Amino acid sequence: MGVFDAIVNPDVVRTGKKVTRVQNINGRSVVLQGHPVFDDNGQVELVVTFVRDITTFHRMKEEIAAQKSLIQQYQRQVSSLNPEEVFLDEGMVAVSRESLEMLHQLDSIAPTEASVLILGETGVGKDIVARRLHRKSHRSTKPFIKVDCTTIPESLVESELFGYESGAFSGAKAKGKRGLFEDANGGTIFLDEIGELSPHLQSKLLRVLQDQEIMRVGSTKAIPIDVRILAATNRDLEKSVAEGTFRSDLYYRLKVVVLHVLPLRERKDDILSLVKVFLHRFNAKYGKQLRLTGKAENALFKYSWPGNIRELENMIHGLVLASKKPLICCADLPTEVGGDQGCVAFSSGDFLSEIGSRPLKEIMRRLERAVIEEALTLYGSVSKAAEALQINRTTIFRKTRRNHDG
Ligand SMILES: Nc1ncnc2c1ncn2[C@@H]1O[C@H](COP(=O)(O)OP(=O)(O)OP(=O)(O)O)[C@@H](O)[C@H]1O
Repeated sequence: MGVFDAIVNPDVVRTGKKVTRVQNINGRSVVLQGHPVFDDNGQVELVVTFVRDITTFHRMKEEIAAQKSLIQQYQRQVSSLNPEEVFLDEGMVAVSRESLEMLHQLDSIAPTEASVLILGETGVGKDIVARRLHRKSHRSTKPFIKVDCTTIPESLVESELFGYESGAFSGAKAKGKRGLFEDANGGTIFLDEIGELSPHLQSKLLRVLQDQEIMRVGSTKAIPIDVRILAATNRDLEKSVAEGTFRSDLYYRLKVVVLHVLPLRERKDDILSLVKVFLHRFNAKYGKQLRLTGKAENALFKYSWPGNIRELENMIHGLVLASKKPLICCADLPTEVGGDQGCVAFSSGDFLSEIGSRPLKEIMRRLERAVIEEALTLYGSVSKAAEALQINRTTIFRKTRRNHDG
């Protein structure tokens, strides 16, 4: 078979314990395991060494891991080609089971008159959901008015929402002005960032909801209005109610129906379809034909997208604008998305073209991390990977920036 350069006997004699070593001989992996045999005085008298050829076992393990990752990749590709894929009129993508469930709920409440409170982190698509609620309602031919409660200055919100009479305040138009509620009459008003509304406006809004009428600033005449209210926030309104910054009566009026729009990291099966849609959109806009490598797609799939769909859309926009070549690979992605995700193909020969031009030190850091990640996958635990790579567990945690309990 060849020459053994890893010997276990001296260590077995010295420690009196079983010693295991892995060694490569002529391209084959061999495990040497030395067992002590003791004499009557408890001294090591003999060492029995077992030699096991684990090459085939290793190869099979590697092959299974490669096949597994290929299958996952294909599954993702197939699901993004699924004929059930929904490209809705609003340009809304809903492919994952979670999104389809939300869509089902959305479409069933849209034709009702219920107020809807849309909850979700920033950039998840609350605006797009509100527009669909309106479009699928009986009010779809009437106006849809969006009010961003954070962009109108506090002093103007009231007159913007409810309008004003002539001479209501200095700077007011002589003829007075209709407010947004009047503009939306017969249709839908969408109050975005409702959690930011001042206590004064919260009570005014509550009155509108209860009485179905508004009063312009500077007037005592009530104007009946018929609007459906949709509201959205990325705040925890329940907490705001508990803290006393949001009126509980208004909260309960608004949350007749609550729609939770999940963050992208909780509906990952939407990611690649969204990527496809955005690539198509920006390619068309800039007359380009950019594509992503499979590994780059993998990195996008793995990333947690704290800024949700807006972050993904802006990133693809930036890539299409900046890229001078038709194929986008991991190296082109922002570091937080692709760079630190072990997005390195060190075994497939295209490592350098994948990682692009970078300082050797950084390349080595990424390579090292990728090797450790691969070992973790291959051996299934930090301890086993540490043993195989002959480094200690702390080094693994440090180099992969994992938690000690992870
Ligand atoms: N399901 C989706 N399919 C395709 N594009 C989407 C989808 N959801 C959101 N987007 C796009 O993502 C971007 C952000 O969406 P949107 O403005 O609706 O988020 P939001 O939750 O209202 O954000 P914010 O909390 O900051 O107001 C928009 O450009 C929107 O078109």
